[in-house]
Amino acid sequence: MLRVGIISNPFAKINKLNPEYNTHLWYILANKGQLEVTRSLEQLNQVCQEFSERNINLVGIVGGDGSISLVLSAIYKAYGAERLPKILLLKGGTINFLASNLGIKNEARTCLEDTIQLISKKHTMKEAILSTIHVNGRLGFIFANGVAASFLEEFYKDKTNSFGAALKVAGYIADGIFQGKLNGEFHKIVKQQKMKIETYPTPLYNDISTNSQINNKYSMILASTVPKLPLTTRFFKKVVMGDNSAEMIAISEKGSKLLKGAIKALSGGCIYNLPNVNSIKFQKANITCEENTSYSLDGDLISNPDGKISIEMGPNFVFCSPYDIAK
Ligand SMILES: Nc1ncnc2c1ncn2[C@@H]1O[C@H](COP(=O)(O)OP(=O)(O)OP(=O)(O)O)[C@@H](O)[C@H]1O
Repeated sequence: MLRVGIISNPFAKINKLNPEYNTHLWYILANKGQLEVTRSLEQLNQVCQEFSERNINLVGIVGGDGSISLVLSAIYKAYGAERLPKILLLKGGTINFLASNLGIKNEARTCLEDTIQLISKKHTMKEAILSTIHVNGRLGFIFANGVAASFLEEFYKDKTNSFGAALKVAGYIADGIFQGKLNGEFHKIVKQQKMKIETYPTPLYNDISTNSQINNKYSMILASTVPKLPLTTRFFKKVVMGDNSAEMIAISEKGSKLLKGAIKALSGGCIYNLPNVNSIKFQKANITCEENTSYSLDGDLISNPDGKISIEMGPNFVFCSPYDIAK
């Protein structure tokens, strides 16, 4: 039997836009489960502990990608690896790339209504297993540093939505096309830095050209257990969902070549054909950076003063949906 618990992030976009949103969810849920609005990480940990003690086995998360990453980390801490609950995504953030990877289009309210209907009729929900990465102690699905972290630093100065992000990317690209003559933003954001990368079980350096082996300057490292990046179709083409491994894409390309590659990849093309791009499937990685040491996990910008990043495989989670799941 499914015992439903829902955790809502009051700071996620959907709740900020409509302070009554959780009341609507509470009405929809009625006596079919428990809804908790957590206002701090401490409360989030307490609620997950309580859910674990009450054997709640389907946890709904209301929020966006950052909320999902934090809630899954708290669930893992409270439940342990062996008896993790199933997860229901109740979409309510700005970008929602995880929901998009699973093909979930409806926002939280509709999705909860459809879920409750299925549960009431004792119908089964669709399921998909996703592996997580454990980055410096936090669970998530997409890691990015270098140019991506610099871009996010800019984006968070006036965070809007996917459209706002796309406009901003377009602005940087336009400046890049005009070789920095529009506003100089491109070169401020798009630069390389030295990084040391170790991947296990297969070293990244095995399959790259001699030229790249001595070049340990990178524009960006990406790692993911899901195929789609925000604003793209399938970007990580080697990802197999739920296979306990992640794909890393290390990009040493710079300037106009990086720009062309990014435009190609963002419009559905393949980034692997660029000479200074290397990709590998891995289960553990250590990255050391010297300059911009911040990184992004699931769209959250994380400051990391010592520059050391450890990526290990986290647990697999079963995601449920009342809709067909993209695989
Ligand atoms: N379940 C939660 N309970 C309390 N605080 C949370 C929870 N989830 C995230 N937060 C905090 O809420 C703030 C906003 O979260 P975040 O930006 O990650 O939201 P999001 O899910 O990505 O949604 P949006 O895209 O609208 O920002 C952050 O400070 C984060 O630490």
